[in-house]
Amino acid sequence: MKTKIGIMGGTFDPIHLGHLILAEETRVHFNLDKVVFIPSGRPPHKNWDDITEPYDRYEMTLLATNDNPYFFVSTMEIEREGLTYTVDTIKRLKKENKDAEYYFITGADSLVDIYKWKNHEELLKLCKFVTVKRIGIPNSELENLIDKINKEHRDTAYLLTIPYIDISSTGIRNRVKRGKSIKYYVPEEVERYIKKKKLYIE
Ligand SMILES: Nc1ncnc2c1ncn2[C@@H]1O[C@H](COP(=O)(O)OP(=O)(O)OP(=O)(O)O)[C@@H](O)[C@H]1O
Ligand SMILES: O=C(O)c1ccc[n+]([C@@H]2O[C@H](COP(=O)([O-])O)[C@@H](O)[C@H]2O)c1
Repeated sequence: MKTKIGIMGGTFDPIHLGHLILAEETRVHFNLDKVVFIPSGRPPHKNWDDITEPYDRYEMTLLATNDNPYFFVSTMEIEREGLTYTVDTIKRLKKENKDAEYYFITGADSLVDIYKWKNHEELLKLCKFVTVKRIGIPNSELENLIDKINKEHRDTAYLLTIPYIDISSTGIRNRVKRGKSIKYYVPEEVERYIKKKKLYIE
């Protein structure tokens, strides 16, 4: 049987319970052998100046995933020169492990832009996409998109139903800025790290 590997890509600024629940639910549902969290280096679609240092995002991701034996964290993208594209990441992973099957895990807000991603046609052939609903993306838009992808690339996109978690990194950064508690939004170790490094205060 092929090894099945989940890839949880994200800015993780900071990582929060929404990411962790999404990754764990996907692992269990698809019986994945492991999930690799890949903090993005220089994402093409975000303003780099507004994003926390890669090392801090990586450290928080490590702290958050430490207690799950199926979760791993890769520095692959934060070590890469230039802009970081998912297609390059998946191609490299496939080179390292030719026989594995890759499941890229995303929220609907990421998947809706998939046709703007670098070499998306090639990417959609290289791995499967698992997505969940997120606020702001109408169900019909998401379902149509998944149908379209699956018409073009058979059995590539899956819509997973999980409890809806209205937590975002933006919301957490804003809460810290306003002096509000982020207890239970992020793992305790991540909360401590944010306090220690005085992140998101401005
Ligand atoms: N609460 C959530 N439920 C489901 N998916 C989520 C949730 N939060 C983030 N994701 C998904 O996880 C991936 C990585 O997200 P990212 O690191 O950008 O976090 P974010 O909370 O969306 O950040 P930001 O608010 O800064 O845009 C994306 O595919 C995103 O859609
Ligand atoms: O490869 C691309 O062109 C591309 C464009 C937008 C987003 N991505 C990836 O999608 C993942 C989620 O992005 P984000 O902004 O929600 O953190 C993350 O791994 C990004 O590198 C990738």
